[in-house]
Formats: sequence, C-alpha cells, structure tokens
Amino acid sequence: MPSLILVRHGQSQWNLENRFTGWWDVDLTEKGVAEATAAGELLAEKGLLPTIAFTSLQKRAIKTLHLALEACGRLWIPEFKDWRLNERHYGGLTGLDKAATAALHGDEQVKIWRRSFDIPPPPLAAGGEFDLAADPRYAGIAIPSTESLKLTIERVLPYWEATIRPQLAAGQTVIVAAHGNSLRALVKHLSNISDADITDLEIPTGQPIIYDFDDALVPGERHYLKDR
Ligand SMILES: O=C(O)[C@@H](CO)OP(=O)(O)O
Repeated sequence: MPSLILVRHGQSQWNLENRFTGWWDVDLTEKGVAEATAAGELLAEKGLLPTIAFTSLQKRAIKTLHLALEACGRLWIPEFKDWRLNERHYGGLTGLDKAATAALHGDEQVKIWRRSFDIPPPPLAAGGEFDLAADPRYAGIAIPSTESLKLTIERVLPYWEATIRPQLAAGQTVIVAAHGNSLRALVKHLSNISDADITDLEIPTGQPIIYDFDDALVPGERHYLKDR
C-alpha cells in the first residue's frame, strides 16, 4: 500500500518571532532543527521509510527534509524541489509582526488575511525589501505578488497531480516536506475538506501526517504518525 508522508518544516526564526513569512527564506531555529530530526527518528521508529522526496525552494523545508532523512538513514533517496510547494505568498504583509498588524487592522481583518479561503493579503509592492524578482531561484517563474489559499491550491494541485501522485501510483513511499499553507492545500484536497471548514485546519511544525492509499489510489483517513 503506497504511503504519503507530509511534514511541515520545523519552527522557523519568523515562526518564533511571530512575523508573516510566506516566500521569504527564513532559517530554522534550534527548536526547528530538533523537531525535524525527531520527525525522522519517528519515521525510523515506525518503520515508514521514504523512497522519494519532494520539497519547496525554501531552506526551512529543505533543511527539515534533510534532517529528517538523515535521522532515518534515507538521505540518499531522490529528491525534487519545486516552487509550487513553497509557502503561500504573504504579499504586503511579508516581514510584518502578526500581533502588531492585528493591533493596527484588528483581529478580524488579520484572521481574514491569514485563514480566509479566497481573500489574499494586500499585494507586495515591487522593488521593496522583500521583492524576490532578482532571486535566481525564481528565474523564469511568475512570482505572485500575494496569494490566498485558493491561489495556493491552484499551483500546488497541478504539481501534485502531474508529479507527486504518479510516484504513489508507482508504489513509492513519498515524503513531502513543505509549509503550513501549501500542506493545507494538499490536505484540503486529499481529505475533501470544504472551503468553509479549511479555515480551522492548522498543521503543526515537524509532525509527520500520513495517508495510506488503496490500489485505486484513493487516500484513506489522515493521521499523525505519532498516533500509529
Ligand atoms: O507566516 C507564514 O508564512 C505562515 C506560516 O508560518 O503563517 P500563517 O500561520 O499566518 O499561515
């Protein structure tokens, strides 16, 4: 039975500082490193060893993947990086303090920006500190100026269908190391969660989520590996 392992990166520096992050390339904290290593140790303990890996172009996810794979003896497996697994782009909120933004605009507005299905945050102005236009990793990519979850789904799901799902069909044990909202996009699809209910779904850092697929490639219930 093919299995899919989803793991959100360990705690990042801006998770710790409570800042809107999105596509900004923030590193893991010490706690994040420990979470990523523990995720890999759990994979080893439960005997669920990935055979192929997918991650984003962002170091907090890439490092989480590598730390987890190292901890379960699987650093050698093939891995693929793609911007489509990046965090949702936080637009003009990138870099701002979440609590200060709530104090300025109100909790309700910030909740809409963070968790509404289809209302994107204000766009990032071109040419500012957080503009990634000159970043070579995004050469040739139409970098969004902001993304809602809906827009994030529109780039995650085609990648899932064309690139990740066929590996499960081929019987691989797939690990995807990604981000809170790119993983919410995948979980919404795989667990058939409505646009309204997805608002309440939070993905914890460094905690492997498992789907087992049947022969017709229908996913079973999602569960945390720690509970298995
Ligand atoms: O800042 C971000 O990019 C994300 C994930 O850390 O935050 P949020 O919980 O608001 O989606």
